[in-house]
Amino acid sequence: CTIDQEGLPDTGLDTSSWTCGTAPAISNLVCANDFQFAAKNTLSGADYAYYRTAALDEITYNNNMHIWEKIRLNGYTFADVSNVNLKTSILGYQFQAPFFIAPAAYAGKANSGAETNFVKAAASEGLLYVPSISSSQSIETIGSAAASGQIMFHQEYIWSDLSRLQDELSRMEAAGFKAVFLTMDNAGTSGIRTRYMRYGGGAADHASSFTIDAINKIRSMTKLPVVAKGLKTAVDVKKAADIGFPAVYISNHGGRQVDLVPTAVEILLEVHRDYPEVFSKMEIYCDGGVRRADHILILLALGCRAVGLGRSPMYANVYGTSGVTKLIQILKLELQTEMANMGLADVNQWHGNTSFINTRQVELELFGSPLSDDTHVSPTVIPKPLYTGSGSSTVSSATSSTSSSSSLTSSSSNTQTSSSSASSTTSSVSSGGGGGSSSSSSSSSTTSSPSSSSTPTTLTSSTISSSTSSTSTSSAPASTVSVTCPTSNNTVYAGGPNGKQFLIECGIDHVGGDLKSQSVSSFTACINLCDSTAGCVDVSLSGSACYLKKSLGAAKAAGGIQGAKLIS
Ligand SMILES: Cc1cc2nc3c(=O)[nH]c(=O)nc-3n(C[C@H](O)[C@H](O)[C@H](O)COP(=O)(O)O)c2cc1C
Repeated sequence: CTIDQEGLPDTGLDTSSWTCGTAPAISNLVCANDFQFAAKNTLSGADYAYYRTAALDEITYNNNMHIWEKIRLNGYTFADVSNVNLKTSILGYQFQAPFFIAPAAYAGKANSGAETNFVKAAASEGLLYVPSISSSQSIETIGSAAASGQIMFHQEYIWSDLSRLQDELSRMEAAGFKAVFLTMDNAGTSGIRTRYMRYGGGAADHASSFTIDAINKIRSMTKLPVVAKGLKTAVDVKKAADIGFPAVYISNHGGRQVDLVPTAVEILLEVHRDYPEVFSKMEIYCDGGVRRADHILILLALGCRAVGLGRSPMYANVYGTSGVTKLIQILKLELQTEMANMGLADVNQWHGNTSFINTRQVELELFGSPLSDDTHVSPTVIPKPLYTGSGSSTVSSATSSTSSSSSLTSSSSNTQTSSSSASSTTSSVSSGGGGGSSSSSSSSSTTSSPSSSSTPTTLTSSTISSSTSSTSTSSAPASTVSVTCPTSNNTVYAGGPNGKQFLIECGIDHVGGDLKSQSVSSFTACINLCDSTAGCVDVSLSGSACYLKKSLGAAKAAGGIQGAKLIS
């Protein structure tokens, strides 16, 4: 075995005592990338190559791994992060974390427990698992391994043989899977994967017609909600929204299908630029190169509801269920730590909250100019869990007890079990700050029905959407919504008496144009005053002095000012 760095960050892992062909002690492994080294050390050259391979020169694979280096996180100091919440909903079902085990074929190459190991690890950690249709085990074997109440979705390909497709979709329903991820990034066959081709490679028999008619026909073949997986341009995301997919999954298949296609970050930025309205029409899942908590947070902030892990669980499966469980626990702990240190402790407030990330370098490379004058993607569009699902249970309550048994997660179980109160507190304090609105739904159903993903009341008041005029009219009462800087920066508030939409601009003063000023008790009260004052289009709050503006002067950076401008 040659354990070189493989282009991964050097984190000081010492492999000098490892024996080639033998799994090193799992205690050596402390981050997701460590599992890749361990898998390379343990698996045959062919099996490792199968998991690791990508299309052609693997440029997309490498971009997936390295795009993070171009992004900066904006952490804020003045925040209460004593309670961290990772729980969120995916397609209306509650899970303990905003990441999931993505479909990946042939788990049996790493471990005889194959996909069943993922089912068990996902159950104990409260995660979503989505097995591949090209699994080592059958749909029925995987389905029957589920814990009581465990929610799983299943992946499917668009086979050219429609009767095979129908048969598999029916079996997924019968085996209890709750949704289908329909992968549509590989017309005809799989990508050309040079690294694995040296060991043989394989053919697939995918359909070659992916027209909207063909896709709609497949959607009509199952009662389950179908999610379009493998979208890799903003245009396709928009099309998927237009034809009514409840969710889409932005993915370049880990770089395995086509080389030189963009990363999820780049595709999301294009969606922000061209079709921001889709974020409020459907859920978006993403993946590619996710190995750390900060990668997950970046994708959530860009509008993903949940983030998939492809290769990492496959590598961890060398150790069976315990390896996959440890990987999940590592990422949960990283998430809790990063979120607390960044000053935003509820994962539901990260959704679509671009005030915590600076993607300007990527925007400049991609578009030639930034998407907005400040460093944030603008306008911020806060995705919400629109899809309420039909299910009634959540992933097992076994979660907290299982996770608390490990030293890695003892803190996690603490924080999670207390998150219910944490989230509700947070939502009342700053529900304008991102999808925080959804925190109330996720926290309120620690162990019960998600179908109520029943969020909408609080969601609406903090959600921008050109398509959601209804949203603001059904806003929560103003008294339940409040905005603060910097948490709410770049989000939209519509909780005033008339439901007018204001873009929060922390640290921005639009000079001149004064209408009147008045002393107020809070930033929210200042915006509400503007909402109810004829002719007011902007506010600047300085201390308790709320300045209402009748015209929008030039934007000037002004520390200490809490600004908000009328956008509709
Ligand atoms: C070994 C392997 C097999 C995969 N098999 C499938 C599959 O059967 N269906 C599918 O939709 N995606 C498949 N994928 C893609 C993953 O679902 C996911 O999009 C990708 O791996 C994410 O990138 P990452 O590996 O960098 O996390 C596979 C990925 C790998 C690594």
